[in-house]
Amino acid sequence: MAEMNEITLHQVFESMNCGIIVMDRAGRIQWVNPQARGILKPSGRLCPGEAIGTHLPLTGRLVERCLKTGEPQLDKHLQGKHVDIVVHVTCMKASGKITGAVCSLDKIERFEEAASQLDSVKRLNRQLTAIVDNSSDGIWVCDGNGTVITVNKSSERLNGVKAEEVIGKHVSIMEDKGLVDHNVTPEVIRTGRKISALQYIKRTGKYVLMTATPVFDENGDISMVVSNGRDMTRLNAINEELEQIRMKAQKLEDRLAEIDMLQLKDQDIVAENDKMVQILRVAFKLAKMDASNILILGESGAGKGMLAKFIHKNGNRSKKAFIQINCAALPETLLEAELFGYEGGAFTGARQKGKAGLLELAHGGVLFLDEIGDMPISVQAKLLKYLDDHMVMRVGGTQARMIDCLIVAATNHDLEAKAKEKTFREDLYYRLNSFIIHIPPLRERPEDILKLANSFLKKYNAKYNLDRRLSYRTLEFLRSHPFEGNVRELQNLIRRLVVMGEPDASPATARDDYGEPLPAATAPPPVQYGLDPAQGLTAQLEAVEREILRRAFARFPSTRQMAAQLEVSQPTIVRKLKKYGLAGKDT
Ligand SMILES: Nc1ncnc2c1ncn2[C@@H]1O[C@H](COP(=O)(O)OP(=O)(O)OP(=O)(O)O)[C@@H](O)[C@H]1O
Repeated sequence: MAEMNEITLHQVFESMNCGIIVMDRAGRIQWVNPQARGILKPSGRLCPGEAIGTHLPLTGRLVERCLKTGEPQLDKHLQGKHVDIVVHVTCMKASGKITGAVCSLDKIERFEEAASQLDSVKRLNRQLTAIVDNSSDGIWVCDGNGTVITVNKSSERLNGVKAEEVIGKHVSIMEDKGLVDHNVTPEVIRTGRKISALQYIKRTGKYVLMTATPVFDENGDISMVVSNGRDMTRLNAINEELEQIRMKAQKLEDRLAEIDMLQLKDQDIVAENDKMVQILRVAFKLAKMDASNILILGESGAGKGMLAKFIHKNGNRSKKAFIQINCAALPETLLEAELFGYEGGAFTGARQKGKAGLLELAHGGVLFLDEIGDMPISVQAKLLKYLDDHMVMRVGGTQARMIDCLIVAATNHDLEAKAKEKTFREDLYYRLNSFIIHIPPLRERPEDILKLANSFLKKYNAKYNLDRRLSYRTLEFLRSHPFEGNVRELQNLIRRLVVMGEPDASPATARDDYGEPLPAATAPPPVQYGLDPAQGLTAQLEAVEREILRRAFARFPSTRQMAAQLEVSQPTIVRKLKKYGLAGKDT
């Protein structure tokens, strides 16, 4: 205290950072500190000694007002010719009376500098507030003790709280109020680690993924915990929407497949049976995928070759070759030479120039290996090598060539059983069975029989330039008897019926074309004229006429032939067929 008493007012004023001028009751300068002299120097005023007892025009009016009213004049900007300052003028009082004034002043630049710093801080603050407030994620900021400092708008929405409810309170208030099932901030403060957890917000029923991150100060202490909350409810909804879109896309894909299938109807393949339709669908997809090593299984004549052609036709190799070889038809060495080709002089009887193998010829296209179950083991080994590296070396050759062809194989053997009993290479079997298609025999798909019969009828009528129809008897036979043969037998039967005409080519005489002879065709059922004595003559006559027409309709392939048989004109036949609902035949 004693030391303090020794400090004079002089010393205080002279050490101050701003200019100080003391005036008496009349506003005359009594004392000036060096800083005030420095600030006002450019104006040429306040030279040491000169100024005392004079008025300072620049501050004159402010000093006058202050002395008159006793009101302090603060933060006044005064601009002279040579100086630009900010001034505060306050009164000195003694016993309640104004005794003089003190004027503190500073250069405007110092204020401007501070103000501009303040401006940029304010701008930064505004930007940060805008970022935090406009973030779609919820943001909570707590201090190092867990006291809530900031809560943004999204967080208010997510948590169903108002910022003022929680700011200044400890973050545990959320748990205490039962608003959230658990809070990670205290744990972050305890462990100093970033923590993420799924939170259930009871008030809003939302699931929020919270990530709380510690912010450390220069001493390594946690100064803040910034928690980011993402609304998973929305993400879940988006996921569900995505799932629905996926399902829609799947439906569209299925629809496209349906359209593709409709296009298939234009192709020569018959598939009424559900399994067969499914098989075509799969084959179609495989073709579009350019899938190789497809194995088609099925009894002889079930349609394996036809399916292989279908795959070729519907794939992107359709413009390239489709080459077929029956592996059971050639002896071992010949088959090898056929498949892989040979160089000139490779063996006795070999062509001078050598020959390209079927694999080479099928480059870019499809090679169909029919009856692969009968392929000799040595050739199987070579085929396996090709499937592994796609390189083909001609017999007797020294240079392998890269060949790209899609392999489709078929067999009526149980290849798996053959692999087990070592009559077929197991490794080749596994290489070939990437995609297996099993075609059921025709007897297991009776829905296809009549459709196939009609399709073959059309084909052979066109081929032999005939106009045959299947008789009622044949149709009835095919409809009502199990057909033991496969598609090839049915095809042969229809060809025979078309070529030979009926009745000689009836199914009953077609036994050569079947594995087993066909049972005798059933006789057409006795005519039921539907005579009803209770009806009038016209109705009864019409019943008889309808039955005659129905039989003729089943028997003759064209209305012209019906007309000739029944000895009426063709238009009459057409008209009557329409009348009795039998229309549909050519006119
Ligand atoms: N679904 C079908 N639609 C139309 N024609 C078919 C159908 N299935 C088979 N065919 C025809 O039947 C005949 C026999 O079929 P394919 O030669 O494909 O049988 P496969 O199973 O390969 O016989 P194999 O084992 O004796 O070689 C062919 O003329 C084929 O075009």
